[in-house]
Amino acid sequence: MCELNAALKDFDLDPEVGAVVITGSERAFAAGADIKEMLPKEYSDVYKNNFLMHWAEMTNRKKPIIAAVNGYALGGGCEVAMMCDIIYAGEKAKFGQPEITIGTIPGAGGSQRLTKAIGKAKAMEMVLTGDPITAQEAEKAGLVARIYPADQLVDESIKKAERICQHSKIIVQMAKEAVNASFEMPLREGLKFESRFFHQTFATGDRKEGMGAFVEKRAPDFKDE
Ligand SMILES: CCCCCCC[C@H](O)CC(=O)SCCNC(=O)CCNC(=O)[C@H](O)C(C)(C)COP(=O)([O-])OP(=O)([O-])OC[C@H]1O[C@@H](n2cnc3c(N)ncnc32)[C@H](O)[C@@H]1OP(=O)([O-])[O-]
Repeated sequence: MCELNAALKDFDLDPEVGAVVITGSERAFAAGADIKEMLPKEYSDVYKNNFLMHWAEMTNRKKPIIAAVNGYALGGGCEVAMMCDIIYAGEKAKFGQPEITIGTIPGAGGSQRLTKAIGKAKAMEMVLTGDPITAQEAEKAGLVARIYPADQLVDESIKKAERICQHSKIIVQMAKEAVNASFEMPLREGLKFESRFFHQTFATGDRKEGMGAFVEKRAPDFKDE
């Protein structure tokens, strides 16, 4: 997670990068926190040292991050996928919060982001039983945006990322921040936040270029400013 966070930070600063796709292997996206590492730890260690809190660093990134999930996304693996902005799944992917089966509970958003993503009934069932759901169930519940054959998942996710990259980077970042604000704010505040961002797009050259290109029936040439 330290290496991933360092890479994501670099990509955020790299003007050549418009969006990021992260993936695992066909067998697993990630099986969660290392149970063998956690086994000997005491409360005082994990509390004093903010154990694993650095995982959430990736939610501070401005550029869109897509999770391409094949195989297992369990515990912290499911939570990392949910820290991303879009989840695409391979048809055999499995999403679960099995922490209850090892005597603990989700610690990186499994009880919070999951509930916001799929609602209380399904989130509660997953967190209390520890049983995973399939990619098809995850798509139906709204956790996953789209399902692809396992061997095409990464290529298709990159195509979606490239589609995002055709737009102005600065406007894409505003759009991401606006959607994410809906997770944090009551509706009235969220709408105010959105309208402020909408007005702010009028301070960019790319807004003028985008609308101008439409009117002149040509492709826009965004300058990311
Ligand atoms: C602010 C706080 C932030 C907190 C952040 C995170 C908190 C998070 O919510 C807590 C967790 O993630 S709790 C975790 C929640 N996650 C879970 O509970 C998932 C636990 N894992 C499983 O249920 C199964 O291993 C799978 C279904 C993934 C694969 O089944 P399969 O295909 O039959 O394969 P297999 O034979 O079973 O495994 C192969 C090898 O991998 C090993 N290994 C696997 N996962 C490991 C792990 N997490 N750890 C260590 N090792 C793990 C396994 O021991 C074995 O090693 P061996 O040396 O060869 O014996």
